[in-house]
Amino acid sequence: MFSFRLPSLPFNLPKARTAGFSLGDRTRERTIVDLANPLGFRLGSTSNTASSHSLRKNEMPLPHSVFQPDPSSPVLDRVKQTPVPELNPPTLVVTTEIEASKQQAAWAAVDRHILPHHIVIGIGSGSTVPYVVERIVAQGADVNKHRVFIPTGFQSKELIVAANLRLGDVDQYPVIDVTIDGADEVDRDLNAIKGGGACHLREKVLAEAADTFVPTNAEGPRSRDRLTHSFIIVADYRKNSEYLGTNWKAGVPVEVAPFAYAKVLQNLVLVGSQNPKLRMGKAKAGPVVSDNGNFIIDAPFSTEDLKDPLRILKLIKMLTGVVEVGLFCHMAEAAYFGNVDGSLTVRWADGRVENLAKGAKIVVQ
Ligand SMILES: O=C[C@H](O)[C@H](O)[C@H](O)COP(=O)(O)O
Repeated sequence: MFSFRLPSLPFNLPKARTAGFSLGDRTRERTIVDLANPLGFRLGSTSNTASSHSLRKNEMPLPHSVFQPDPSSPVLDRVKQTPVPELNPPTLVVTTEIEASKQQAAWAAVDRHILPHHIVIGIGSGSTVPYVVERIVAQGADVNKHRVFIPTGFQSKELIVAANLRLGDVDQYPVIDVTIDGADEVDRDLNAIKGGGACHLREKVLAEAADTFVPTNAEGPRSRDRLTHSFIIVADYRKNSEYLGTNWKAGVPVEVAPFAYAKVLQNLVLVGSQNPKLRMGKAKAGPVVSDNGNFIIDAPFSTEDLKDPLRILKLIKMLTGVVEVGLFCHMAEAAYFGNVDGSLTVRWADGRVENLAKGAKIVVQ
């Protein structure tokens, strides 16, 4: 077990309706805005500048509009003068060998793949990812203040915010330098099953967005430098399999439009799934609902079928009502697996397998 404590907010929040964060440096301030109170915030529209006016009580903002602080507002001055203490970075206590192996994998992947010239970083989901964030924070505020971090879901968003890193979204940054993410199982060709935590739609978008330039000289990226795909998987040794479906028996996670789930269940059987099931909530009556408002089906396939995961991916993806499939085929550049003895196994997309002894120096490739 490890403990990860979110720092408590230094505010008495009941009256606050929304909080605006100015993120990204050590002098950041938090602005608390009570929308029930006319604070002199103006409604700004990106498409219609004529719509700028004071926001009155109960007045709804126009679609596609953004709030812009009125610099002349005395209230804004007052809240700006309230300094906000730094949030503490996550403190992780590793108490089991499995957690230690996750930490090893995450730290090595960060050391190798998140380099000073990388600015836009994708942060995945799952139990190994807190160690990724932990290691990124350890790179220091100086390098991180220039970066923006893109989450794959609620969990990673919380991690980014708690670590005092700048949050962005993939619609702002559709090209990401490096994405590091967990996995449920990875095969010898680096195909992965993902979505055990129902995050695979966003995870796949971030994996696909992850392209980076490899500098050919010490000065940093130039246009002639090599563009490489930089989606990196981190996990413990239990996820490292010859074929998918060896250890992960829950099936392929499939995100579906809620109204279509019953039809998709039927059609999954037609394409070879054995007893697909709608994923039900724990401590919740009803199905799991993803961060995108969709349902999740877990669709088991035989190990034989999963020897060709791309074929299964294509079959499932063609079913009407399917939003995304938790099979990531030929997307990862490398997968880092922490082993129980403290060593690391690194599998690369080109077929190389590296075995690094416990304590071995991690060298940037
Ligand atoms: O939807 C969740 C993600 O795909 C996770 O990366 C995956 O389930 C692995 O999670 P964990 O490390 O908690 O086993």
